[in-house]
Amino acid sequence: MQKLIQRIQKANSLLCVGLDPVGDDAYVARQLAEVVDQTSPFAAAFKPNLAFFLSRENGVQLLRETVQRIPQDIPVILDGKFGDIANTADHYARFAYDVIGADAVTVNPYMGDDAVRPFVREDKLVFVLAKTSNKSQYSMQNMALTRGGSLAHGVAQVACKLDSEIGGIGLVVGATHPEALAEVRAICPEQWFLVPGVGAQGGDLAATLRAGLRSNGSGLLINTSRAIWQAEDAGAAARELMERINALRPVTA
Ligand SMILES: O=c1ccn([C@@H]2O[C@H](COP(=O)(O)O)[C@@H](O)[C@H]2O)c(=O)[nH]1
Repeated sequence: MQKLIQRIQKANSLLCVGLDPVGDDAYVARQLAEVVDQTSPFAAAFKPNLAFFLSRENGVQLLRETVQRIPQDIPVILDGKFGDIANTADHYARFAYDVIGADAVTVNPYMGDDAVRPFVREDKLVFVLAKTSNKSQYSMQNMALTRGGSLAHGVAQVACKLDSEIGGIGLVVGATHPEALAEVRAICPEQWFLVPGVGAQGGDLAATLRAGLRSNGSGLLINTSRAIWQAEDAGAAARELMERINALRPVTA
């Protein structure tokens, strides 16, 4: 958390650069290095998506090398959407933190808090999927709870409670439904949200920031992956998005 806050202040950025590498091996190795180097000045964090690495031979090695290339002061969120019983989750946590060197992970909380707790370490951050950006999420996440509210609201409540108990918990909330983002922000006023869905998925940046920013102009990490990977100039694309975000948020001291 400290590393994230320091980086956000240093770079004056809420941009999370997603790394979802596609292409042949030679291209991917070259492009990963270029995207990391060119976007680093504008990145509050990087988010490699595990699936895009595991689908390649030597993908774990490529992921390690990519993480090692990222400047030390920029947090790395390994987007693995992990979710299993505690003793298995413990092995996923060791993989993410000790093998790969990630600072944070994404976790699917469907199996309950024992799927989340093994990822909590003093210097790590766990982003729990609460309201995802994909179209069909509503069939699960809009389900009404008997005590009122939706499943997404329930997950947000559990995540905030867990954060107040053990710390280090943030939430994943998509940019594709800002009204739902505002609802989750009302439930979790202080937590960090990782927000995918701006760029290729068409999320409305201004509406997202209005709905999700804390009053101090922070609390969101806005992720974009394909829009940077596919850009002719990744650095320029990252800078442009960072500046658009900053133009839409209150200036902080
Ligand atoms: O709700 C979610 C959770 C995770 N993702 C991931 O974020 C990126 C988005 O990529 P774009 O190219 O910017 O659309 C990708 O890795 C997803 O798996 C998400 O989109 N929504």
